[in-house]
Amino acid sequence: MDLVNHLEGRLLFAVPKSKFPPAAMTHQGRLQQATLDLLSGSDVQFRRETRLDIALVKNLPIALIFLPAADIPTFVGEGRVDLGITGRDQVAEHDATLPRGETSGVEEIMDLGFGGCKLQVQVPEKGDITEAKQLIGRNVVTSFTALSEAFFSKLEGTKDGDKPQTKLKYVGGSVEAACALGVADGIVDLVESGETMKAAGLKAIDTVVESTAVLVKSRGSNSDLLNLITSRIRGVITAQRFVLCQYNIPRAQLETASKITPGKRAPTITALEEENWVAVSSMVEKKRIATVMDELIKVGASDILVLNIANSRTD
Ligand SMILES: Nc1ncnc2c1ncn2[C@@H]1O[C@H](COP(=O)(O)OP(=O)(O)OP(=O)(O)O)[C@@H](O)[C@H]1O
Ligand SMILES: O=P(O)(O)OC[C@H]1O[C@H](OP(=O)(O)OP(=O)(O)O)[C@H](O)[C@@H]1O
Ligand SMILES: [Mg+2]
Repeated sequence: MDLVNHLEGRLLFAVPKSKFPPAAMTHQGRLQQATLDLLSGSDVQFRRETRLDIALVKNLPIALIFLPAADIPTFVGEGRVDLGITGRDQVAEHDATLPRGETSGVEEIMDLGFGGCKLQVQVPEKGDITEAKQLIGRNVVTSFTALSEAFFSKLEGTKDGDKPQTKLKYVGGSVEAACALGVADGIVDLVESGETMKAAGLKAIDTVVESTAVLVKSRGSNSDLLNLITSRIRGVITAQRFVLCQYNIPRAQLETASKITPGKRAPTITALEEENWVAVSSMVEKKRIATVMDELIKVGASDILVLNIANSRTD
């Protein structure tokens, strides 16, 4: 089947594609895997034929286009695809390449919470460089040349539009090898756990940007289907971020407890058979739940239950 001829009338959605085959994925393809989980939670059903970068969605007029994360802002920005998922760092890099005054064609719809990392300036651990300033005029290797250029221009105080003295060279991957190979005095590369940096004998001395994965749309793209898919994705992301916290509390303590669990809009309060007691149910951010439970106990709550949310629609 010639898939390209079946794209007509479909919403085009760019999904990050891993350089590695699924069998080789350990921590590789993290953006692709998290995106596929998100699509499955949003009931976007498709089958991707091996080696094909286009997949037609069976139950919605959508086509998924698998593209490298770094290329997605270009396709979205030029309006070739309507929606996309990529790193905020990639969007920032794309925007930094635009001529001054030109508005980006890429519009962020929402933060997706996964793919967290920092783009950092790194130098050999054992060397004498401890500040980014010491790299001025020297060789720096990166996959993010536009963001690095902006970073060093600012550091050097160069006039608007002028190139920095720092010599920036582009490489597409394995950036961390550049110092050991003598190609660079420093690099600008992504750090998450810091393992790659440590293994390469490097240390971070500054941060260019922090990033997480984002859902983006082409400026001007708008349709009921785009809003529907956005709302489904938001529901899944909210469900992943929150848990439902239920507890019983004496009515006299309700006001204090409600401050601890204000919920997304407001907590749900139900009367209990036992006089002067109420049951409260409220959404709480997962990362805060342990502290919230500690505080609830302190103000007299009992029977605290925490439930996972399979899906949600709160907007
Ligand atoms: N180690 C990491 N931890 C978290 N997020 C990362 C990490 N490396 C990259 N990212 C995020 O993923 C985006 C894409 O990175 P990259 O192009 O390396 O794809 P990937 O998801 O790592 O897939 P692969 O390397 O398998 O092709 C980056 O721009 C960044 O936003
Ligand atoms: O701090 P860490 O947890 O070690 O993660 C950082 C590493 O992850 C990314 O590379 P990736 O493994 O995706 O390989 P790639 O450069 O081939 O994309 C990134 O470019 C760093 O090298
Ligand atoms: Mg990678």
